[in-house]
Amino acid sequence: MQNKTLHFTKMHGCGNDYIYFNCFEERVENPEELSIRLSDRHFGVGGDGIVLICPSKTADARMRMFNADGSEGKMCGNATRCIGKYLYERGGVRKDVITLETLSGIKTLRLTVEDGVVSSVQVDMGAPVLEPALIPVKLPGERAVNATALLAGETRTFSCVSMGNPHCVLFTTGVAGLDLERIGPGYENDPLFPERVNTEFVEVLDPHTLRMRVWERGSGETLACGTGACASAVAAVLAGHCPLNEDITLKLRGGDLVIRYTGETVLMSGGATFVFDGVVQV
Ligand SMILES: N[C@@H](CCC[C@H](N)C(=O)O)C(=O)O
Repeated sequence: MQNKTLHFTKMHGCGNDYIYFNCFEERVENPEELSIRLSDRHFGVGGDGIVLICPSKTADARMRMFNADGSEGKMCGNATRCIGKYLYERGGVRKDVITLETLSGIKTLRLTVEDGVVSSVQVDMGAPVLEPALIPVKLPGERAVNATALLAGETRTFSCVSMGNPHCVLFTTGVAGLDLERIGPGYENDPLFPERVNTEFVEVLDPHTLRMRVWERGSGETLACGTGACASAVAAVLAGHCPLNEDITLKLRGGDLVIRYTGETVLMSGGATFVFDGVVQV
């Protein structure tokens, strides 16, 4: 402990909760260690990780996000929407189109504002990356869509998509009953994925509705994952389960997201919520 205090804001997007620091005003040192300590739901603030909202030379702000195990994620869909709300309502960025620099490029956020309150945010998440070497996944070919390989101890069929971070999508039934605490680590740490992986278990309810649960790299099961919802929608379109360029509702444990894969880019729409503000000693 350095005997210094930091102000934070807890926010969530569909129950995917992070501890946000306004780095226009606060200086956060050693975010990896801080994320491990504060994410702890018994001895810390409690959350899926921490997010830093930083100044940017090329956009309205820059995001850095850290998982609960201290690893840095290159992209976080739910955090982008929360940052849009934070910047508009508290950061003095009174624009309904906001740009956000991330480790996977600049994202454009379109805000729906009612009486000064941001009710939803649509994020242009960019094009999905399907080339195995770039995801990265150790599989041959130009794409790993409906690939069959040994994964988590069994031969399985799955699709791999990067939305700036790596995802492995499996279509299955009975998603609500899966024991992710038991099976999740086997996917996350499978040697097919040199940088580990986020894994989505997806049930097709109808051509416009998917139920999804996620085991996140570095944080375990979370109630929602924005990039995971995008990766699942892309995989569903490519597998012929859902139509191209139409809204698909992703039913997550913490709420719904609406995803549209246009064929070029992926649009993600959903809410963002303030939970509480606090001060921590570091
Ligand atoms: N919950 C996030 C993704 C967070 C990062 C991920 N665990 C990774 O390490 O890639 C989202 O909403 O996208």
